[in-house]
Amino acid sequence: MSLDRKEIAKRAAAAAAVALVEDGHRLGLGTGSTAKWFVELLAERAKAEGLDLVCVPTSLRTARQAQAAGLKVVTLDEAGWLDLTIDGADEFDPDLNLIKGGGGALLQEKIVATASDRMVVISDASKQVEHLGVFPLPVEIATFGWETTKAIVEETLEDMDVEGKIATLRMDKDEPYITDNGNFIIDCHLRRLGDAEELALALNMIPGVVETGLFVDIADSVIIGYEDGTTEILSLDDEDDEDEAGFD
Ligand SMILES: O=C[C@H](O)[C@H](O)[C@H](O)COP(=O)(O)O
Repeated sequence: MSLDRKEIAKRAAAAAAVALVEDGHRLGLGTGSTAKWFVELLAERAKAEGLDLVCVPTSLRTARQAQAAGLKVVTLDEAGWLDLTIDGADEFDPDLNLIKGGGGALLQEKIVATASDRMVVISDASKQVEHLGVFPLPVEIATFGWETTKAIVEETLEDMDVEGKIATLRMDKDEPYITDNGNFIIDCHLRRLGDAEELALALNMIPGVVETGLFVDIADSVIIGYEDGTTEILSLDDEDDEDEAGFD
């Protein structure tokens, strides 16, 4: 198999995350192209070592992949509480705050990550930023009255210390994109979003807003994969830890 450089980086991060999994773990499985590598490599290891794992997917896509790969899939309510969630991100900052939802799975991702003892993000280096906000912030909203909700989101952004205030309805070809939860997504084009917690709280106060893609104080670590197959772990409580282990 010949991979392009970004896929090598994503795969390296995913492989390092698979090494964190222990027999008996209850795991949250993220969504997206990086999380897809994690599910694939996790299934290989679980099969090879006969690991007893219970997995809670964060989207229909991930559920289908995990089931097809032979992993035991249950709902979050069946699992109750999780040991570890591994997921990708669209951006992460030095405080390990995240923007997520580029793939539309932010609501289930946030619920699952919050119901976990530990959330580890896997990412290539391009997602690392000094200030969140270059990636458009996804906000999941109810379909009922969505134009009104979008207008209130824009008004709220006007009142906040952010740059750029345009919200656009996410489309899937000619139709609005519908999430796994039956909602719409608006993408807020901000450039710089100021205080992440303050913005998340303000947006969550709007009645039609279901959830935002801002993950504040949720991630414990980020594993960055590089294009040479090495990885680096960033944690808030540890010194940075360089890992030279590549993969074949
Ligand atoms: O809704 C999608 C998720 O938040 C993804 O984790 C995020 O978009 C990153 O995806 P990818 O690994 O494909 O860049």
